[in-house]
Amino acid sequence: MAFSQPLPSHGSVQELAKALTLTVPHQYVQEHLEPTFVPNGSSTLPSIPVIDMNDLIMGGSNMHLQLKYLRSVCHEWGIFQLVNHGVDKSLVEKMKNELVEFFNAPIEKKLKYKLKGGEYEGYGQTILHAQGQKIDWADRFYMITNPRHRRKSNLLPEFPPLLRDTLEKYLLELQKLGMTLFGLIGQAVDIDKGEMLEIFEDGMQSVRMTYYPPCPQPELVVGLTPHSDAAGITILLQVNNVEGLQVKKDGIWIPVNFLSDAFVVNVGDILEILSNGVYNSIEHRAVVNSIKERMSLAMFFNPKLEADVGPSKSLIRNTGKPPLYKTLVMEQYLKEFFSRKLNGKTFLEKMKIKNGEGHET
Ligand SMILES: O=C(O)CCC(=O)C(=O)O
Ligand SMILES: [Fe+2]
Repeated sequence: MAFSQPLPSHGSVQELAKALTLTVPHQYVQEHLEPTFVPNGSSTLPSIPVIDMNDLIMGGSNMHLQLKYLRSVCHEWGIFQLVNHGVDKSLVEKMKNELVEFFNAPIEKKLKYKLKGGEYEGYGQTILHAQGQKIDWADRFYMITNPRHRRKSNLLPEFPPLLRDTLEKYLLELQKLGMTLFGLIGQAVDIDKGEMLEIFEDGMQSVRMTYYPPCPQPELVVGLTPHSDAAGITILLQVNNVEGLQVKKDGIWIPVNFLSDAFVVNVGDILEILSNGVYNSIEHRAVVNSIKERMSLAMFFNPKLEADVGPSKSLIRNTGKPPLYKTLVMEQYLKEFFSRKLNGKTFLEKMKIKNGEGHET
């Protein structure tokens, strides 16, 4: 059950930040923030891999090498910047502008979509699952966009027309891109194309739009708690050129510097499970700064709600390896994920088959 939020400012961090001068209220102060990696004379800042969609689509005689690279990136990093993704630049720009306008609108307009107790779709700050839980320095808007009949009638359908129209177009374009990526990602790990299609085509899709206000004490708060996404893949758009995303690689937190015109693609927990652990979901977080707000739009691509979330049947058959993760129906998987507080990769750990446990398939 989510606890109600005894906070001023309509439960909006954006409104709270406007009123603050020096110090952050204790509900937002994190107790155990891990430091960001700082390069020194003998070390440099590692940067996340770049994948060029043109190379993948026109792989030709090089295709096996391109797929091998994709596989190694999804295994070692679980995140990459995708360039030449083919999504119309003017549509992406429009999407960004509409989002900035949405978050800059007066609070009354956004409160139309306010999160209700016990629900996880709508506009608001961190959903609380425990007394004393810390609140992230951000406001979010999360909603399911596909299947269409699962859309909440008071959210996307009630958006201002320009935002709604742009978002609909953007969702369709990203859906195409998502399916192309799933095809390639499946192929690279020996999952039958038909199985990928069956699982993800017209699957459950959702978006999270986030607004991170500037913060007077940015080193005390976190914009988004460390987590891995409960998704197949996530396609992330940084909206206003302000950095803040960090990934945990080999135990250290490194910042992601978005390339202009690139999307950042994450491997989510469901793809880790589906690939039977060949791919690794990436733990990530967002930090904030004292000068400028940051905005992002994440789109999550998942299996159909009635599909099984478990190691791919064709992969198990093709490789002969035993399943390392349990299988759960997508709808149930989501319910369990959202009933918990975000906490690194702990939910994925629960899906692992431990020694002595039977294989649930
Ligand atoms: O704001 C970002 O860059 C990250 C967003 C994210 O990880 C999420 O919404 O799950
Ligand atoms: Fe995320």
